[in-house]
Amino acid sequence: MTGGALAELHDRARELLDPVHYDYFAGGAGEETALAENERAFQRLALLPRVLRGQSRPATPVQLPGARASTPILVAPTAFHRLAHPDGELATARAAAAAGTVLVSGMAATVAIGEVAGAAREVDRNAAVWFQLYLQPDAKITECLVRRAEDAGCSALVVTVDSPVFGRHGRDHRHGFHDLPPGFAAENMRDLPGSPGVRDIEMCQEISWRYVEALRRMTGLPVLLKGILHPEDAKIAVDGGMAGLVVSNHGGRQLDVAPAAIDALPRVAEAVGGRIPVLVDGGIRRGSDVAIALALGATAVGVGRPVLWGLAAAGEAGVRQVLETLRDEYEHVRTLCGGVLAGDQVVSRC
Ligand SMILES: Cc1cc2nc3c(=O)[nH]c(=O)nc-3n(C[C@H](O)[C@H](O)[C@H](O)COP(=O)(O)O)c2cc1C
Ligand SMILES: CCCCC(=O)C(=O)O
Repeated sequence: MTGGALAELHDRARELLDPVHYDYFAGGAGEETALAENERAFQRLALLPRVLRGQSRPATPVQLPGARASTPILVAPTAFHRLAHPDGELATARAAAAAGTVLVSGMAATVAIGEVAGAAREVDRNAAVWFQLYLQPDAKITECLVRRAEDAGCSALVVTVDSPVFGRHGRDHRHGFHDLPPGFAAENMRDLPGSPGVRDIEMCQEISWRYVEALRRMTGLPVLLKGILHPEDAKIAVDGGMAGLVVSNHGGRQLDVAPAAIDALPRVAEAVGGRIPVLVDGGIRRGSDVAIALALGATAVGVGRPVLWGLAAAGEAGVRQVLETLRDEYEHVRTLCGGVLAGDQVVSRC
């Protein structure tokens, strides 16, 4: 993480975390080009403020599938929060609910989705939690996970589609970090049909639009696709009835030669043409990044690693600090821009 008001939290997290776990959270695929580009791309962009508009518009809630968020800054799904803090996803859920935003809870969470959503609702009974899903080759397993998310009261499913195989993470490879340490498990994968104990999450190259269609028939929940970069895929998704998209290169953890997410956003937003919400994640580190993303057509953004740093540094309070800092900075930038954020305000610095 570079610069910004959250840098201290990152440094604190780095001091506290087991270096192997720090590298799992911080690292990316291949030469970590996409990882670095996600942040660098924001540095190449600037915003032209509009002036003399005489408006002091308070931030309005953001309407999303199955959720009304008080801020356009969501918690992106990341795995294994208990490696960052003993309270794990429970702390993240409480902080997201307190911030009035959506937690996208990972299928690879170290706390089961029912407990995660319950923790969010203890803070705010209307808190929205979405469930991130890797479609499994065995439809019975996918269906069971969907029912768990429905029973937990999740209001949308976010299907990650950028992972036909696991990304190759050099840092994990060098550390020999391939499994969770004893005492930790991907709790959503426990006691699934035909698998006593905890089943592995499978990435599968055969997953296709047919599987997405089958999922839509399986559930009444809105389905968003995460990991869209190509505008043609965005069009197929809209035509296929998806409720939203997340433009993302998985935080630089999958295809290393992928562009920065923010650079892919404008073409996807154009292809979608406002028909469904388009979210973006990757490299959001300051409020101005949020503002640029919204100006380029995003409805909202997701934040991955900064949330993990907040969690590792100070548990629930640390995650709250991350979300509140980003929100405060974003609202300040938006005000300085005259209360509007549109594509014609975004210019290149070089
Ligand atoms: C440690 C870690 C674990 C992640 N786990 C998942 C996951 O289980 N499912 C998923 O869809 N995305 C996962 N992601 C990707 C995030 O949802 C998101 O796309 C990315 O972190 C955004 O970039 P940022 O970290 O720069 O904010 C993970 C990212 C990190 C850093
Ligand atoms: C099965 C765990 C997947 C976690 C993930 O998506 C990541 O580390 O990027």
